[in-house]
Amino acid sequence: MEIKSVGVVGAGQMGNGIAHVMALAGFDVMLNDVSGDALEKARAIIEKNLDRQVSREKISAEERDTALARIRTTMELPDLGQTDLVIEAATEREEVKHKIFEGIVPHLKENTILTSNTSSISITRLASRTDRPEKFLGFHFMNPVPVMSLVELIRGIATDQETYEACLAVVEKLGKTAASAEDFPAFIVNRILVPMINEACYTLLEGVGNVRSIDQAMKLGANHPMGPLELADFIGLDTCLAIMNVLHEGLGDTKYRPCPLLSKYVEAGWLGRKTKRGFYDYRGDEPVPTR
Ligand SMILES: CC(=O)CC(=O)SCCNC(=O)CCNC(=O)[C@H](O)C(C)(C)COP(=O)(O)OP(=O)(O)OC[C@H]1O[C@@H](n2cnc3c(N)ncnc32)[C@H](O)[C@@H]1OP(=O)(O)O
Ligand SMILES: NC(=O)C1=CN([C@@H]2O[C@H](COP(=O)(O)OP(=O)(O)OC[C@H]3O[C@@H](n4cnc5c(N)ncnc54)[C@H](OP(=O)(O)O)[C@@H]3O)[C@@H](O)[C@H]2O)C=CC1
Repeated sequence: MEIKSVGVVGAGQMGNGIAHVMALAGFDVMLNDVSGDALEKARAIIEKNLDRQVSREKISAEERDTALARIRTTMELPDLGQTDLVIEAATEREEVKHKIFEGIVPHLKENTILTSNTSSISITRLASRTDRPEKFLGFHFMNPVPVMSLVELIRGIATDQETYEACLAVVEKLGKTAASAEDFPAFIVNRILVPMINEACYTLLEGVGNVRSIDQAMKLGANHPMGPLELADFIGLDTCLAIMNVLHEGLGDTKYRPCPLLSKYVEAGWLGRKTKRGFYDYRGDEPVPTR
């Protein structure tokens, strides 16, 4: 089955990035969110990121305009029903995702493939609550989507080969590389990456280092492009905490217990860059550490 159109649910940082790369690769995109404000913001961010690609001569002005024209936005979930592939990229909360799938299933074409960009939640469990577990896959992009070349593809227990291959062809059309992961909590990248971020939070909590020294140590000492706390702010502290909870509950090992300091930041609504405050305060000209 050839995929020509894509529905994206959730217009946050991942949803706007997914819409961006899909449109640039020639897919017609229908982008959905519960908030009209989020949709407007997403379009502005996509435009800015495409402009940046034009100014760096990665794409032409004509390619930018064509891509923008391919993206339509809607607050009505049923409007995504006629697309060939749906990618759910809403908040990392299982009930939210189940509700979205329940809402969209009655409106889907028979052979539409349903996928989730979840960072950690069981694909098998999400699929089991839809009418098409065999046509359901984990389609996990990395942030920032226009820059990162990996997509994890996660088969649920019932996912069929045709669905996997159709999605693999989409990843190739995007010019990205797919890594196949088994359906266990947080898959490959986040199983390794997010416990490291959680450990950086404990390192901060225990006073082994402060925000700046921890980030600098990992950037200069391990050649990471971003320090772990800077990266946590970039991902979103709510998302990091949600991933740790899925690992802790799903694997039942105390080594995955979320750091209380991470929970405290989330409880404060200090979610990182998206709320302008997390381990750094982004409200001024330069990010300032909050500890
Ligand atoms: C949580 C999950 O489920 C899974 C995840 O995604 S985990 C997170 C995975 N991501 C990472 O680990 C990212 C780590 N950080 C990095 O790789 C780098 O810091 C970075 C690529 C984000 C920025 O790199 P940098 O060298 O500091 O910045 P900069 O030189 O300005 O940008 C590099 C390129 O990225 C682009 N870019 C940077 N941020 C961008 C954004 N938010 N959106 C789009 N493009 C962006 C720039 O335009 C530039 O493009 P060109 O090379 O084409 O000119
Ligand atoms: N951040 C990251 O680095 C990565 C995240 N992911 C995964 O991608 C998904 C999205 O994350 P991210 O973009 O960072 O999160 P954001 O918080 O930036 O965006 C989530 C968006 O989904 C919207 N939303 C919430 N409920 C619904 C709904 N019922 N229908 C439609 N839209 C809804 C939110 O709206 P509102 O704000 O109004 O609630 C918000 O605009 C998560 O599953 C996350 O785990 C995957 C890879 C990397």
